[in-house]
Amino acid sequence: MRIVVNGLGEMGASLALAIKNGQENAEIIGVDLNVKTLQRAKEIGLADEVNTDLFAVAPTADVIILATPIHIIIDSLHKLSHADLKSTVLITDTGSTKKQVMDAADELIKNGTSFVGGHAMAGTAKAGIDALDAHLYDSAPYFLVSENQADLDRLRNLLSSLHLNFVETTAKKHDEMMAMLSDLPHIVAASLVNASSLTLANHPELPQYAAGGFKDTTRIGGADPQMWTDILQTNRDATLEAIELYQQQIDTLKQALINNNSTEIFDFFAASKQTRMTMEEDF
Ligand SMILES: NC(=O)C1=CN([C@@H]2O[C@H](COP(=O)(O)OP(=O)(O)OC[C@H]3O[C@@H](n4cnc5c(N)ncnc54)[C@H](O)[C@@H]3O)[C@@H](O)[C@H]2O)C=CC1
Ligand SMILES: O=C(O)C(=O)Cc1ccc(O)cc1
Repeated sequence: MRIVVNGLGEMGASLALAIKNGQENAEIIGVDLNVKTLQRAKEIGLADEVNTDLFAVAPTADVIILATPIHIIIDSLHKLSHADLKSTVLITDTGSTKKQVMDAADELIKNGTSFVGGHAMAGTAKAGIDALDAHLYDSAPYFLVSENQADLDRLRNLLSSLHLNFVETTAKKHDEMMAMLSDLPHIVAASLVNASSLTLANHPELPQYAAGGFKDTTRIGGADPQMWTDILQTNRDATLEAIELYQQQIDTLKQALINNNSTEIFDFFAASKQTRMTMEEDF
């Protein structure tokens, strides 16, 4: 089975390796713009073949996995709808947002090509092939978006050795949940880091004294700026709603503090404590 993976960064390379380890007949054709990445993929035996041009290898593919930044996934989907592909090819992606990706796949799907949107809730703040981890996807929630049950089953089957926790959903539901679960936390972490810069300038020793609170809350403040620009711009409406909800919380606490109202300050944290405790059962 010829599996073309476009984008051998953290998500694409890790997925390719996990599939290769789990499927004897998987032949990985690695595609990336970065020639050094392709050299590395050959060196470590991840890719059986490499190419810098997706459209040179797409016609021979049984499976195509699009694992580049989202705006490139969208562009590739438009171009693939005019490419000469095997009629049985299965195309999927790893993009963090799904509505714009599914819209871009519309023409391809209408032409009869199998496309299933995919997204794993796995990953780190690292990027590139050096962040490769064969176990990155182990037991992760994995969203699948398609209206075609046979296509969904084909992707589940391809990824069966990864022991993923599959969740079939719609692009809209997915993106609404991601705005709160992934986009807003990255905005909050980056805001906290940015807000600390003046204090950091006045007290350069500040980070030495950080306890868990600052470290835990800012961990994802080191995420890839280009990737997060891409994610937020392809999930604008839901992310703006999430920011609005967050701003309301900040305003509530700010007003309670201006009023020096102990009950309101207490209630703010008590509500959070209660909700966080119920969430912990599902973490
Ligand atoms: N890093 C994370 O935590 C997660 C990322 N994702 C999604 O997965 C996708 C990939 O993310 P990462 O692997 O983290 O990014 P990455 O930056 O580690 O890898 C992206 C790779 O795509 C290559 N690339 C860029 N433009 C290209 C083009 N035009 N043609 C071919 N290759 C190209 C880059 O050279 C790089 O090797 C993104 O769409 C992201 O939203 C999904 C879940 C988690
Ligand atoms: O490191 C974390 O906590 C993350 O949130 C990683 C992550 C980043 C992007 C995704 O689309 C999914 C997961």
